[in-house]
Amino acid sequence: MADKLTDEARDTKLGPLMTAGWAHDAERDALTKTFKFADFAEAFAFMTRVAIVADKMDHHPEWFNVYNRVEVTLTTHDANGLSDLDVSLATTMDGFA
Ligand SMILES: C[C@H](O)[C@H](O)[C@H]1CNC2=NC(N)=NC(=O)C2=N1
Repeated sequence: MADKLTDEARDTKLGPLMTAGWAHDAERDALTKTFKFADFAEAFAFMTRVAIVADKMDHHPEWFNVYNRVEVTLTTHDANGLSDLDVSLATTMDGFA
């Protein structure tokens, strides 16, 4: 099971994600970001690519899609907050977007 991020890890790992447009939902201890694409096909292609990686990681996003918009929430349910898996999946998503 993934461990919740320590304060030290948060200091180093969350900063770059905030710069990349992620926000921290303190109530849920989650990362959130809204991705926008040209159209539905591109949004769904992004989700498909992410889904394959997420399933291999056994770490799954909470997300909501309407047309060209994908709203993402990342948190580790087993840890009741953020873990390295969320940082890794967020970075993967940014790479695909
Ligand atoms: C049994 C299975 O490994 C767990 O339920 C996995 C699946 N995907 C998961 N995804 C996320 N985001 N958090 C988890 O704790 C989690 N746990």
